Amino acid sequence: MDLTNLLSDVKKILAADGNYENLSNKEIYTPSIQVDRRNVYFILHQTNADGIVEKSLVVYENRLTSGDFEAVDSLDDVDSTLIVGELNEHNNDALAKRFQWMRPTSRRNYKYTFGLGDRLGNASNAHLRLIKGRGIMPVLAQQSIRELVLMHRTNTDVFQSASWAVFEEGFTYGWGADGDHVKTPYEVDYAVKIGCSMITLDCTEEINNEIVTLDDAELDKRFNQLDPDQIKYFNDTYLNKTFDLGDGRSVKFTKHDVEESVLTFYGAILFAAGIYEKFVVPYNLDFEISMDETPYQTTNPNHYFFANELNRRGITPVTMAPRFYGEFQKAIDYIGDTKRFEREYIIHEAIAEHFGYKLSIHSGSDKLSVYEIIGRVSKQHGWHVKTAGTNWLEALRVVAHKDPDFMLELYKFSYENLDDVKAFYVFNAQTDGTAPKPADMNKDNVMDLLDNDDARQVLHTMYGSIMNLKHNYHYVYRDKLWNIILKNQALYDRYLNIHIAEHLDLLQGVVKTKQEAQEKHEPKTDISKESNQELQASTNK
Ligand SMILES: O=C(O)[C@@H](O)[C@H](O)[C@H](O)C(=O)CO
Repeated sequence: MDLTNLLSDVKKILAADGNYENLSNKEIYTPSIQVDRRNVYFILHQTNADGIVEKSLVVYENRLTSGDFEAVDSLDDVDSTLIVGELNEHNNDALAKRFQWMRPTSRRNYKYTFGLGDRLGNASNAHLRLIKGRGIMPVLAQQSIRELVLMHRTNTDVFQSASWAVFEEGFTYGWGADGDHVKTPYEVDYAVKIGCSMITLDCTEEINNEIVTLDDAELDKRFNQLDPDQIKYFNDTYLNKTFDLGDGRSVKFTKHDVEESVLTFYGAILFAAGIYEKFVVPYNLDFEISMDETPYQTTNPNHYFFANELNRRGITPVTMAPRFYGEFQKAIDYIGDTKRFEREYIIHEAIAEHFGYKLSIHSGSDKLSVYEIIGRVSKQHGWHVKTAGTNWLEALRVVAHKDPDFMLELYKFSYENLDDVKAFYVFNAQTDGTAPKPADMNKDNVMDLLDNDDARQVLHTMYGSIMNLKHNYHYVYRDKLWNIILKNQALYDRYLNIHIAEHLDLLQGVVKTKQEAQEKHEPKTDISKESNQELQASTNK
């Protein structure tokens, strides 16, 4: 790399006074340019012979401090040094000392926040270009322990890819890093120590899911085996009580509600209180509590009971994720009666407002049929919606366009090895037997795999098996898949944009129905044939 020319570019940036449109060196990624007094920082994009963009960090900084950075090459100039370095953890830490917004922050002061799990680690730039200016705080680093285990990734990988994207896009608005679906003190500690600003404490293992299956006689018998003072407290506090939530909304506790709520959730409440004391307070964490992955829905009394018992202990989470009525399954739209969903969601929202936190919508990808309800009902108080790894399916959409035979092979492998994930996920395609048969798929209908619900679920959950299958110590699919994605990053970015724009337009009330969102954003032509320039021009900035 010619550092003399690069030094000349730096001087032009210093003279440009923030207007970088006319820089002659088009390899400078202008959204990344930061100027601080006489110091200049930016990322260089260089496209190699394979059409893959290679990125370098460029720093021009006073020689007294430029030693913070790790250089691949450097050039001394008067009192400063020009450095070219890798986008690595060392240089990320050095930059973050200069730009605090490269480190995650709490969602507390943001009304609308959006979780954007990125399973491959190269989706955040597109997400940020879409979100910039929409008044939404993105939780860019959001990978569950399950995803880390299945994908063989670390929270550090996830955190670093998010932080570099924040710098590269010049996204100074604030972003989050979620230790997602952590279930033990070990997993919480892991998330905290790599710098996560929030944790999603998954209480599934602490919730007693057997209770909801008991008849009233057995439920009553179990409840009356509690300590006398516990029985007295719970009955005096909740039995036949109606709690006013304002605006004509309320929650009433029957005997069944009291006994079911206590026996199902009280252990989880004590567990959450323990994590709060040991980690949330000392590390000033943004606290989310989730119960969305239990097999049974969280009723309004269950939710109120959980929140009230936390409140009694002085605990107010930033968000809470009940398991709502209906099905929020991976990679497909909401399943259930949306009118009943709305009736119960209104009370869940009232409970959240009453206790001072926001609702969190888990497995929030693709639920286009209920986003208008969520956006409308939670508009005044705010929402947190968590997409769930569907960026992975948009990557496979690129694969299906660019190498149909490879996509057919990935689907056949996933279909035939679906048992790999039965310990990790519960979804219809495991049992309903209607997923397309690999033998019925071909180059002409391969794109259907990305639109058929069952095929989507098969592909969505088999990400780890696909990416880590080895034969004779070689990855069978990983390298080939990565090569396709990196060569077609602009197409991947475009599909990510389309996918998330549909979510946000419905949540923000820009459109009212799923059909309107799809009509507005779904391409009318096959965009996979467009040039990178055309794709970048149409990608929402
Ligand atoms: O597959 C996963 O584990 C994640 O997509 C997870 O479901 C997601 O991060 C989430 O919690 C939002 O629903």
